[in-house]
Amino acid sequence: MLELRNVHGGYGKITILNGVSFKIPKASITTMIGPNGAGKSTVFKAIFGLLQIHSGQILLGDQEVTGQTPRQMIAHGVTYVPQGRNVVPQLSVYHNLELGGITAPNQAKVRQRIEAVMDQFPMLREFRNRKAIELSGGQQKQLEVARSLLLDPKLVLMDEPSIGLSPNMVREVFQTLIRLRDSGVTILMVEQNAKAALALSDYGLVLELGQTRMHDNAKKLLTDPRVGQLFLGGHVHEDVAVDGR
Ligand SMILES: Nc1ncnc2c1ncn2[C@@H]1O[C@H](COP(=O)(O)OP(=O)(O)OP(=O)(O)O)[C@@H](O)[C@H]1O
Repeated sequence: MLELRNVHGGYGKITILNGVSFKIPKASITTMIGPNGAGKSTVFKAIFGLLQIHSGQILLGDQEVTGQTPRQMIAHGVTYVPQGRNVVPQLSVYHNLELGGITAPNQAKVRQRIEAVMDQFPMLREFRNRKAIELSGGQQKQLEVARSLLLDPKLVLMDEPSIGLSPNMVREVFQTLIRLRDSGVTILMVEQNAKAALALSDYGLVLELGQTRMHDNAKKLLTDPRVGQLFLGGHVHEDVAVDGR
């Protein structure tokens, strides 16, 4: 579904990604972990067309999409849910959902998708006329996730979906991701809540100093002592490039 081949890139003259390579299959959840500043969010920006790629390739299926614009990526079925709160606080839940489909040529279809998405998230139907700011943090995150589904994406890039949420809300957001994966969507996420995220993921990626250092089954990474070492501030010295399911 998504492949990065030795991607190098950065902001202006600053290089942040120094060789990122991985391949993730359709209908899977992959969690990307690594120390602060490793370049995890930058990987998302590279995929979504928000970063200058110096070399390497990004492929969606068989199609090369390196350097395409966010609009083109959306047209390919990719959505990006950035870190933080990204709902429009004074607009209603319904209006926020409509914004997710604003680029679609067929607005009648968008309205149908809103109904379908509200079926998936009954809370949103219940609060459809409330201002987004009146929702709890977890509900706002669910609204964002729901909005990202308006264009029926194939690949969702999700940066820290659980940040600032209570444990119950984290569970709800994670359940949502599992449901999405089970409906055929491919998810790549970054999570500080690494253990819980790896536990629900199919694959895990470790990024360090802008390079992929490990890529393996999520369960294997969870029990790998080097991953523990990394979270304690150590460094991974060996590359592991096993890709299985
Ligand atoms: N717009 C920008 N311009 C210049 N440098 C940037 C920009 N955004 C991020 N960086 C730098 O890129 C590096 C990687 O940042 P990035 O946000 O990708 O890391 P991260 O692994 O997601 O970190 P965290 O876990 O702290 O969110 C950092 O050194 C950061 O300062």
